[in-house]
Parts: sequence; structure tokens; C-alpha cells
Amino acid sequence: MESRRIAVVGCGYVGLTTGACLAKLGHEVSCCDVDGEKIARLRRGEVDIREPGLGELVAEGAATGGLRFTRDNRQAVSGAEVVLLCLPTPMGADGDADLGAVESVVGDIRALLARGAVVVTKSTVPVGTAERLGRLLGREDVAVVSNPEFLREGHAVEDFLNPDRVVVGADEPRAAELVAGLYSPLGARTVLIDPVSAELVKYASNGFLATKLSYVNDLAELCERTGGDVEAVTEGMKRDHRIAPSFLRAGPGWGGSCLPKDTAALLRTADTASVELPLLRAAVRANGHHQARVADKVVDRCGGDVAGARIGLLGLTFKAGTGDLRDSPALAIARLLADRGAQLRGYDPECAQLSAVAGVRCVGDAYLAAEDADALVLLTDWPEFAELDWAKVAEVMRAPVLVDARNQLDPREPGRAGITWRGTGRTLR
Ligand SMILES: NC(=O)C1=CN([C@@H]2O[C@H](COP(=O)(O)OP(=O)(O)OC[C@H]3O[C@@H](n4cnc5c(N)ncnc54)[C@H](O)[C@@H]3O)[C@@H](O)[C@H]2O)C=CC1
Ligand SMILES: O=C(O)[C@H]1O[C@H](OP(=O)(O)OP(=O)(O)OC[C@H]2O[C@@H](n3ccc(=O)[nH]c3=O)[C@H](O)[C@@H]2O)[C@H](O)[C@@H](O)[C@@H]1O
Repeated sequence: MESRRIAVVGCGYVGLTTGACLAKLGHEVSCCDVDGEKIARLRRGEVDIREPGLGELVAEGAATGGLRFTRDNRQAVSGAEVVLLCLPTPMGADGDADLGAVESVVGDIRALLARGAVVVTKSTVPVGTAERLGRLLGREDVAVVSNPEFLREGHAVEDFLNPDRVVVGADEPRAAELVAGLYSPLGARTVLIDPVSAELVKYASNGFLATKLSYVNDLAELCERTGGDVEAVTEGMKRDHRIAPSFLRAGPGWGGSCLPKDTAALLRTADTASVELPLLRAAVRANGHHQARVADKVVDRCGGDVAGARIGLLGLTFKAGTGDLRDSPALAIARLLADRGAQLRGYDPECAQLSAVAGVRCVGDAYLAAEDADALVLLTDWPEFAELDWAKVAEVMRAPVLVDARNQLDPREPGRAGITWRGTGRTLR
């Protein structure tokens, strides 16, 4: 593999993982970020996101000199053969992806890029962005390549180093080969396509995952009405290799920093192209319904009214294994309960430093969340919740009621302590 001089712009989940992993593969990487404090911490070897293995890779990169950090985007990109844009593309007005950061960086660096440099969108960007950035750059010698990232939070390093595929969307074979070559030591399947299709692969994949989950959550509701058990149903479904075992766990609806914003952006792209995408639209609508269903179950268990009731929440992040609260279903459900007058106390192992979030008072352990509660709701399946002493939980609660939105627990465990358990799509037999 040829070692390349790479600039990574944006040191978040994607940028820091990409920079550290590419340095590990032998490239010379300069990472930059507007957040000066983050850069200062990274220079001290401090990684402030919860990603197994990332701290070690950052330390290794610093020790070999293959990974450097700067606050100055311009310094990072000058002399780079490849510039990877790992900038935020949050949900903007009407659900569109907001390309403000991406466009402003491209405007800033256009005159500084080395001759023949390649600019790569690793951020999730809508169809047509590569072409648009090409025009903004106004440089005949600089190609723009789409190379979407598919890593999951909490598994960022593992996913980056073992990708199911590397997608490279380019109009020019030279640029395509250069970008694909960065990953060649990984031995991954490489999909070389045009930039528009590459941009679509990313949204199509997240849209498919969101639709799969909404379907499973719809099935969970059907199980509740018919006496079925969604865990048994999905166990049977996942043995079919065409369906595949992952993304079949019913829960409190999907969330996180990407599925909600990417489904919204894909629907906007469809609107602009006058295409309906009815399945995806229904999947998004169903997700709001499934979040509301969790809140309704709690209200139901509290006798139809939660005004003044004390509700304990177990888990606040959008899934276990991450400290990320962006678009967390747990917080959406908390807001629904707060709107109905509930007083909320929540515990999450990753939120110990917070005093409050989304109307939830944060406490230091699960038993404090359960104290004097009229109901307890398990919203994020952190492993430690499976180890709780349910007799102790029952003892401190005002009413021993548990809504396990993730189906994390064996219902017999809280049951033995006299706690009434209610899951998602499960019928107790
Ligand atoms: N978080 C994830 O699991 C994945 C995210 N993506 C996509 O990757 C992109 C980045 O996402 P994350 O890494 O999660 O975002 P993030 O919010 O964790 O990190 C973005 C970083 O960019 C920096 N930044 C903002 N403006 C800047 C500028 N003008 N110059 C330099 N740095 C700047 C921020 O300070 C921040 O450190 C988004 O488009 C996202 O949709 C794609 C796959 C996975
Ligand atoms: O574009 C992105 O940023 C990333 O978005 C997701 O990754 P991530 O946001 O880290 O989270 P997931 O693990 O996909 O979970 C998303 C949501 O679905 C929920 N989920 C997931 C799986 C499941 O079986 N059941 C379920 O309810 C999770 O709890 C969470 O709320 C995709 O899985 C990544 O491939 C993609 O790169």
C-alpha cells in the first residue's frame, strides 16, 4: 500500500476514528477541528467519546508521529493528497441536511489545496453534493469523491477496520483508485460507483435499517394484541438468511444522531424529485407512534394519569454502548411523560456528570431512579440493568411497576420480587 498524506477535517465520531485508523494503516494523517479545546485534549491524548480502542489508536498515532492534531483547517489541508470531510450535516429546515459546515470549509480551503488533491465527502451528504462541491471548488485539477461511512457508534474502530464494504463514488478513475487504495490493507469488498449512487447508498442503507426496525416494532404491537411474543417471532424470522439476524430487536423506537436525520433528508430528496417513498414515510411515522406507545403504557400502568407521579427512567442515551444523547428515544419518551405532568428521575451510566436533561433529573444509580417511583421504565439496555437486585428495587419503589421497553430482562426476575413487568410485544405466559 502506498502511504498518503491525508487531512481529516472534523474530529467527531467519524473524523477521529477515520484519522486514527488511517494512521494505524500507515498513512500520514493531520486531523483538524474548529473546537480548540477538543484539539488541546487530543494533543494530550484525551479522547472524550466512548469508543473502545480509539484512545489506544490515538496514543499509538501520536507516538509514531503518523497522527497529528491542529486547530487550523488550512494548515492541515496544505500539502495533503487527500482531504476527508468528516463534518456535521445536521437536520436543517424542513428535514434537509444542513451543508453549512461542509460548504464553509470547502470555501476556505479551495485555494490552499495541493495540485491534483482529492476532496472526499465522508460526512453523510445528499445527492448532488459532490457535484455541488466541485463547482464551489472551481478547480479543474481537484476531484470530489463520495466515500460514505457506515460505522456504528460504540463500535466505531471495529467497524472501520472490518467494514462490510467500502463505497467509493467517483467520476474519475484516478481519484477512485486513490481513495479505494487508502483502505486496501483492510481487504474489504470495494464498491466503485458514480458519486450520485454512492451518496444514495448511504441514505438508502440507513433508510432500510429504519424501515426494518419500524416493521419489527409494528409486529411487536401486533403481538401484544394477539398474544404472541415478538422475541419468539423474530427468533423464527432471523433464521432465514434472506432476512438476516441483526436489526430485529423490538424496542422504544429508533433514534440517534443519524437514522432520524438521514430518513428526514432522504424524504426531502424524494420530495424534490417528486417521488413518494411511501414505505419510508410510514416507517418514520410509525417510529413516533412506537415512542408514544411506551409513554402510554406507563400512563396506563399508573391508572391513566401521571400528573404528579414519580417515574424512574433506566437509560437515557439512544442505545447502550454510547454516551450520545442526540435524538435519543429515551429523551423523546421522557418529554412525552413530562408533558403529562410526570416528575422524572433518570439514571444512565454515561450521564453521571449531568444534573438534568430534557426535564429529567439525573441521579447516580438505578436504585435512586427507582426511589419512591410509581413506575420504572427501562429505555436503554445497559448490561448493568440485567444485574439489578430486583428485591431492592421493589423495596424502594412506591408502586412496583416496570415497563421494559427493550425486552432486556427475563420477566421472571422482577416478577419474583413482586414487580409487575410489561415489555414490548411480549405476552407473559
Ligand atoms: N456518528 C456516526 O456514527 C456516524 C456519522 N456519520 C456522518 O458523519 C458526519 C459527522 O458525524 P459525527 O462524526 O457523528 O459528528 P460529530 O458532531 O461527532 O463531529 C463533527 C466534528 O466536526 C467539527 N467541526 C464542525 N465545524 C467544523 C469546521 N468548520 N471545521 C472543522 N471542524 C468542524 C466539530 O467540532 C466536531 O468535532 C455526519 O454527516 C454524520 O451523518 C456517518 C456514519 C456514522
Ligand atoms: O449513519 C450513521 O451514523 C450510522 O447510523 C447507524 O448507527 P448508530 O446511529 O450508531 O446506531 P444503531 O446501532 O444503528 O442504532 C440506531 C437505533 O436503532 C435502535 N435499534 C437498533 C437495532 C435493533 O435491533 N433494535 C433497535 O431498536 C438503537 O437502539 C438505536 O436507537 C447505522 O447502524 C450505521 O451503519 C451508520 O453508519
